[in-house]
Amino acid sequence: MNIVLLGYGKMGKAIEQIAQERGHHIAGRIDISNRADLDHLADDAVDVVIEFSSPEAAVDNIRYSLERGWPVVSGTTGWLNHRADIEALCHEKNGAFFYASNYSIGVNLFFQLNKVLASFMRKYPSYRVSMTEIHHTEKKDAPSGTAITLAEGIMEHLPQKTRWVTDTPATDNEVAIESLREGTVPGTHTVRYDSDVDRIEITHTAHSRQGFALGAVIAAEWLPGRQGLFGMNDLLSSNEPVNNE
Ligand SMILES: NC(=O)C1=CN([C@@H]2O[C@H](COP(=O)(O)OP(=O)(O)OC[C@H]3O[C@@H](n4cnc5c(N)ncnc54)[C@H](O)[C@@H]3O)[C@@H](O)[C@H]2O)C=CC1
Ligand SMILES: O=C(O)C1=N[C@H](C(=O)O)C[C@H](O)C1
Repeated sequence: MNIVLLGYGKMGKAIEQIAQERGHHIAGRIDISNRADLDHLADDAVDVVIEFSSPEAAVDNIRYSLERGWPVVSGTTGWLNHRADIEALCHEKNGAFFYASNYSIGVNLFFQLNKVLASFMRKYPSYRVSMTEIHHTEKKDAPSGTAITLAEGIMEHLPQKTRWVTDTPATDNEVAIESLREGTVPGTHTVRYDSDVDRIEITHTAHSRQGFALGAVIAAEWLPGRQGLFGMNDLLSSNEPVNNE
């Protein structure tokens, strides 16, 4: 496949390595410095765009790609207040748009575990739920997209929780998210339930960016030929075999 990397920072480079190992051709490495080069790529020279840029750049990047008729896999976080506009454009253009706040297979298993745990805890309101996410100091957005997805999973199963907040103490209706920025941490997410006598805690720790990058390349292999809006649940529940080695 011919892949354009839209955003060529830490994730763009990790994705490039895995995509090449899996036999794909990188048709463009686009960063803030050479963004105009996109205009010189022929429409049919691109099978899929993988977009990992910044919260400020993502909407324009995705819009541009959909307008060119290119399927887009995006992992950029911190722009989802514009998600409805992008989804409407995707439908208008009969395009293909794949989004995940986290492409790691392990995190997507963790999302399921988080929902199961929340459904168990529904009967035990004396447990107070909270979350901590830890990332490297270069991360621009807080809380992480993954933490927001976890909070949404909790709210789906604990009806008394109606919103997530970043200030503490949280009220009985809120899920508190604490964001810490430390060194080069690739991404650690902990969900905990505290009572006066004990604590139940689940944690996902990424050891590197490899899991995120592999998941994004798998999504990029899956998307071309499809039309509409997709996420990791569509990919993981698809009947087609997934080569995640
Ligand atoms: N969904 C997932 O699994 C993951 C998502 N992310 C998200 O991906 C995004 C990127 O993360 P990193 O690569 O670590 O950041 P980074 O800061 O290392 O790289 C971002 C790159 O985007 C470029 N960029 C900025 N404006 C641009 C524009 N207008 N057009 C093209 N490129 C532009 C920057 O020059 C930079 O090189 C962040 O939002 C992060 O939260 C990161 C890891 C996993
Ligand atoms: O910025 C990062 O690095 C990461 N961002 C994503 C997020 O905001 O959830 C995914 C991963 O945790 C790494």
